[in-house]
Amino acid sequence: MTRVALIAHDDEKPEMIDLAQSYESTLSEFDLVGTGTTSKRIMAETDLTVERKESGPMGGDTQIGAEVAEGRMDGIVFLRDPLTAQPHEPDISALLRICDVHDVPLATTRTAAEYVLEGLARDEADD
Ligand SMILES: O=C(CO)COP(=O)(O)O
Repeated sequence: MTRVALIAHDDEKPEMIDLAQSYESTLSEFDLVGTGTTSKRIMAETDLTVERKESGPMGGDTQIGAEVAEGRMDGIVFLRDPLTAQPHEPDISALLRICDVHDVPLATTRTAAEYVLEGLARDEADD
């Protein structure tokens, strides 16, 4: 099953919820994982089930990065806040880097997220 991680910084959580609601039927075909608060919000505001990792500042990005390194992740939607410094910036950079290393598609904006989700859905349908 296609495994997808969903992550959003606080200012981007409304956009993530809107995305999850708009793409709920697509996302329901995926095995979903996410950072702590993002997962909790998505589960509260959709019927989706999301495996909850730690919150980002507590290591959630790192846990997801470990899955990328292990070859378990097919794609990531990471709606980052480009205007606010994050205390765990090194963890965020490490996640972006490990996705580059393993060629795992990672979308950081709404439009890119739609392309990635639609591409993953198409690949799953082809399999
Ligand atoms: O900080 C985050 C990603 O870097 C997101 O963490 P939360 O989903 O717990 O807010």
